[in-house]
Amino acid sequence: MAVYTDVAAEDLAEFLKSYDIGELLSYKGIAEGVENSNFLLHTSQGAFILTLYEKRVAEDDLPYFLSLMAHLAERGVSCPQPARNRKGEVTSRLAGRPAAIINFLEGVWPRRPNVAHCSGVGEALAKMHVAGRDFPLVRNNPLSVAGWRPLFDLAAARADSVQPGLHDFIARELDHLEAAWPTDLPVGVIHADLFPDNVFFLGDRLSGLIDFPFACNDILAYDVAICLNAWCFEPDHSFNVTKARALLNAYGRERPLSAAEEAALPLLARGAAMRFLLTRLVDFLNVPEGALVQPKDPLEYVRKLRFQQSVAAINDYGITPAGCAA
Ligand SMILES: Nc1ncnc2c1ncn2[C@@H]1O[C@H](COP(=O)(O)OP(=O)(O)OP(=O)(O)O)[C@@H](O)[C@H]1O
Ligand SMILES: N[C@@H](CCO)C(=O)O
Repeated sequence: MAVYTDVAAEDLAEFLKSYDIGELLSYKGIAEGVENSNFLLHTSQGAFILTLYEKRVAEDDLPYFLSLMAHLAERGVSCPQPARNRKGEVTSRLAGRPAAIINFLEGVWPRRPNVAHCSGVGEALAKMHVAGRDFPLVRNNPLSVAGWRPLFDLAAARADSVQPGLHDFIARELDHLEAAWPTDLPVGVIHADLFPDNVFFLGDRLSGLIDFPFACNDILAYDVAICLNAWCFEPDHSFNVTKARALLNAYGRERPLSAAEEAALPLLARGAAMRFLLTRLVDFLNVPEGALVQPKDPLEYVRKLRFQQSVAAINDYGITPAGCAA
């Protein structure tokens, strides 16, 4: 997260009176992350996270992912739970923004994900997909293939200032993705942003998933592709096949990928790389003045996209196409 919108102590103390979570003892802005404004609160009843939802989150979508967190937790997927205010609502408004309070989840996210972490996230992702099967709400993904060109339009004129040739590189890839994007793969509830900083571990044991504001209904294997990009590259930008194999095998033990999903995975991984390349590029070119935020590097995702363009088949991710079970 980050802090785009600040909150005065008196306003926060007053706001907390509408909840039954104790009196405010202290609070601080969380600099990590890039999407929303987040604060760590300590009250007389414990630790909580206050989120003020910013640009990419529509207020109407808040019930979707706040209900989703409750739905998943009921089915054994560990994730934070929203606090209800005295009116029984999980969302309200603070400092002119939609706001929610969730409980603090123990654990730390892995700064250098290892093979065990990749296995853990593969298993958790599949369990989330299975647990989401009977989730009744629907939210289309605004950042799927139809949303990429509008994002590119926001950055196109200045793309080459970030890297010469970037404009044409993205334009060509977008043409390909729009023409080839699959429409017949299994869909369901996806997290859509399950990066290492959204997965907490205690040692090598996964303790929970956070950060659901991008959750939506989309191609399930696209979520797997997002994770391949986010978890299986090394700091020197090389792709780690051992990590990919661990992630895919662990996923497949809970929810085996079909042959069609496996065949589509390299294309989905190109799309996943494009999605994060574009949001990072737009953010990089438009840092709000005075915001406490460290924009993420768009070029990291150019490199990942180039790698995914070179992938011929799922064998390049370390598994055989017969299915994902080890
Ligand atoms: N429920 C929670 N329990 C403990 N810490 C949390 C919780 N939610 C958020 N945090 C802390 O806040 C940081 C940022 O949160 P989060 O990833 O949800 O923000 P964001 O702005 O939506 O970020 P991004 O989308 O860039 O990952 C986390 O890395 C973690 O340190
Ligand atoms: N996880 C995203 C930021 C939040 O959308 C990224 O690393 O670009």
